[in-house]
Amino acid sequence: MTLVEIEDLCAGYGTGQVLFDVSIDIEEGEIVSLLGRNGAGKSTTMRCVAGAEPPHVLDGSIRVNGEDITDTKTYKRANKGIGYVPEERRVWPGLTITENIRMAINNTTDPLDMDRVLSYFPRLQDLEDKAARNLSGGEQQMLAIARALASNPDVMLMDEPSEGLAPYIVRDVEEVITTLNEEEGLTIFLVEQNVVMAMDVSDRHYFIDQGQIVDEMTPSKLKERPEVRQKYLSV
Ligand SMILES: Nc1ncnc2c1ncn2[C@@H]1O[C@H](COP(=O)(O)OP(=O)(O)OP(=O)(O)O)[C@@H](O)[C@H]1O
Repeated sequence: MTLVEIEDLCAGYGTGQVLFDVSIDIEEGEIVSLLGRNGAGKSTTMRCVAGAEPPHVLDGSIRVNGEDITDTKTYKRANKGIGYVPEERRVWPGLTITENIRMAINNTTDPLDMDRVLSYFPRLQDLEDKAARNLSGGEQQMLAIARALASNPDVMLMDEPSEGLAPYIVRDVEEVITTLNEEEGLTIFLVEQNVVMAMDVSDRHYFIDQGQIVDEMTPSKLKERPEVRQKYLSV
């Protein structure tokens, strides 16, 4: 079943258009990444689905679980099966790990319970009572993922989860992504600059350039196509 259907999406900010007829399909259980250079429109695409700081949708539609959510209010999207891990993580700095997760649990109609969420994050279990502001970048990223998981989403949107993290922590993030996909059956839509990481975890990639989807392929195809990496990713 197609879980997320972005169809001919045109969107922008103010008077400027950033996305031009973007179409992306994500099947249930897939990990799909959206790759492209700086400013190509990756985060804008994701924000349209998350409803976060929403860009203006000019045309096209977004369906999740068959339901059109293009105009659904941001605060209602968690109850439509959408979990969002924003680029800046945005954990509540003055709240503890448990309190951050509890906020998500209290704000959704069918959440996961605390123990189940924390079972995927052993490092957070040891730090449960620590304020989020005192966590390392990697721990905050894990907390942002845990908080999104708590709302029991069908699809988790992750905007550059590897950004600013040391390579050994990126490996932990990769492992969490893969485990949640395998054990919770979570569908994942990933925006990444780290192509190696995206190739490690994804089933499929879409490429965006100047607001348009220009290609779509599997990681094994991408391995054989260095010119694609060169053209759209500058690696
Ligand atoms: N809030 C905003 N207001 C106005 N323009 C914006 C805003 N956010 C992004 N843009 C513009 O939209 C275009 C696409 O930006 P977007 O953040 O979607 O790209 P991206 O592919 O995610 O790049 P990056 O990896 O640098 O975040 C850019 O030209 C950017 O300057």
